[in-house]
Amino acid sequence: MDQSKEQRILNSVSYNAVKGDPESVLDCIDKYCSQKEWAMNVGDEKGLILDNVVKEADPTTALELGTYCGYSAIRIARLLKPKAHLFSIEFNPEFVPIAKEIIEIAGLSDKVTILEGHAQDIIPQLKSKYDVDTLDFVFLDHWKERYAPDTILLEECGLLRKGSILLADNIIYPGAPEFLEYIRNHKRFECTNYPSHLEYMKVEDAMEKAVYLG
Ligand SMILES: CCCNc1ncnc2c1ncn2[C@@H]1O[C@H](/C=C/CNC(=O)c2cc(-c3ccc(F)cc3)cc(O)c2O)[C@H](C)[C@H]1O
Ligand SMILES: [Mg+2]
Repeated sequence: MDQSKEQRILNSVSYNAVKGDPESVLDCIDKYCSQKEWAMNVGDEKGLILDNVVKEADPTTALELGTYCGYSAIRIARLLKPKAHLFSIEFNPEFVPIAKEIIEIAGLSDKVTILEGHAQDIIPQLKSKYDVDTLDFVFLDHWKERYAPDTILLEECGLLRKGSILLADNIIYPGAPEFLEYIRNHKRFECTNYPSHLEYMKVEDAMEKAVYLG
């Protein structure tokens, strides 16, 4: 059985990246996906926006919806202060071991816990099973039509506090119209749009930041 694209990305990282160096892992993935095979990592351009919002949030507890290969988990975790932690939810069993290995190569396994399953099933367990109080930062990058329902679920589960920062990828392409409609019309969110480009392409895209006002 020939390898998947995600396995080829792991091979490239395993062969080319410097062990324990997150930047070299990110550079390796960006190089591979811009030169060899496109993949839906947030990428280097939108990655800078992600970096800046994570620095602004300076989270103790962060959540990511949609681990995929672990690229954005590495971007986030490399910026976390000591004792801070990132939970990343991924439901495709094929991607979980690949992401774990890539995060291990980056030397960030202690900062990231990948939770395998559907976000809508795991979010309600975060407090009881994973000892989460509230979330300081949430990165949404899973199925786009799940952004809105899972944001509502986060609020309903009491996981958002005054000042919690949400950041959503792909506002323009593939787009998340229901989420945008919901978050911009919901009085308890303060929204900011960050125009950018689709990863590794000249196509317009954008990210949306939403600060929960409590
Ligand atoms: C129902 C379960 C929901 N709950 C879930 N619970 C847990 N994990 C979930 C859930 N739903 C999905 N996931 C996981 O998250 C990941 C999915 C990510 C999805 N991302 C896109 O579709 C996208 C497309 C393009 C794109 C742009 C241009 C193109 F031409 C083509 C594609 C670009 C982008 O930046 C994109 O992020 C991962 C693959 C998938 O297993
Ligand atoms: Mg994305």
